[in-house]
Amino acid sequence: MSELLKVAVLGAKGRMGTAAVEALGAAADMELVAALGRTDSLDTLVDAGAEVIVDLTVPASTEANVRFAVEHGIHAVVGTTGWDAGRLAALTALLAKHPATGVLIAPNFALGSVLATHFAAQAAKYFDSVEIIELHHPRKVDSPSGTALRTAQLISAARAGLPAAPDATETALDGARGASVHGVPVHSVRLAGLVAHQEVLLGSPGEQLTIRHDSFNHASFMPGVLLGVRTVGTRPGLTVGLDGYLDLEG
Ligand SMILES: NC(=O)C1=CN([C@@H]2O[C@H](COP(=O)(O)OP(=O)(O)OC[C@H]3O[C@@H](n4cnc5c(N)ncnc54)[C@H](OP(=O)(O)O)[C@@H]3O)[C@@H](O)[C@H]2O)C=CC1
Ligand SMILES: O=C(O)C1=N[C@H](C(=O)O)C[C@H](O)C1
Repeated sequence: MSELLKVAVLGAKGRMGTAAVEALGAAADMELVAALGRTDSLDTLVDAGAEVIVDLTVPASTEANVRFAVEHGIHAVVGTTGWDAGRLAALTALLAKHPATGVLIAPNFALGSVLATHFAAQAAKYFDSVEIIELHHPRKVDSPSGTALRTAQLISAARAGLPAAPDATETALDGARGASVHGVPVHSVRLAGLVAHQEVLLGSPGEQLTIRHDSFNHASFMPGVLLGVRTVGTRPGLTVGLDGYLDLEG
């Protein structure tokens, strides 16, 4: 029998962590060797012989967690939000000193969401206007969502060199036009009963394309978590977006 992949979950008692502990524990090719909460020492990861961590914590702790993993030669699959350009640059520099170690920063593990973002970026250059509406449960601490930030970034790159979207607004209440993320308006809704949802609205005279994805529960994220854990050790360096592990052009 081949060796099981030793995996640890950080943020194990959270909404995502609870689902990940269950999914990883049920995977026949993996062994869950540690499930850490806020007060547990990261040294547990080394003691348990973890080969891959799955970070599902909070923006305030994820950078230190990943740094610890990389410095100990442990691969990291990261779902936690908060990875801005500065953090990614620092992580890239750290990984250059640990060239055998892989890190996946995945703004969204749901395969449908990854595809929706990819399709939106493909479509964006064919429309005059693009705006993003992301809708989440009201316990979410960050806004806009990591998925919306990533989607806006990819849309903006795809529209480089094109005219700005038409917008005659002269006066607006703060927030009425959303947040401008790389020039793309992003509107955040927090509503009881929701889980994780996003719409990208693309408009041109006489037509509209809406690309919408819905996660109805946390099971939606688990196939992506498992794919990340199985792949990260074969992809040294930094990968941003689960699309980096998919064959989307084929
Ligand atoms: N990439 C993706 O597909 C998805 C990403 N997310 C993101 O994942 C993150 C977690 O989301 P969610 O599960 O909903 O949040 P929760 O608040 O439910 O869970 C976060 C957990 O992390 C724990 N925690 C805080 N600090 C640490 C630490 N230093 N070490 C270990 N654990 C810690 C918290 O413990 P305590 O309760 O004691 O504070 C809590 O149990 C968010 O950034 C969210 O945006 C969410 C869903 C999907
Ligand atoms: O906090 C959440 O719930 C989610 N967070 C991620 C994000 O900010 O994009 C992924 C998903 O939207 C759920």
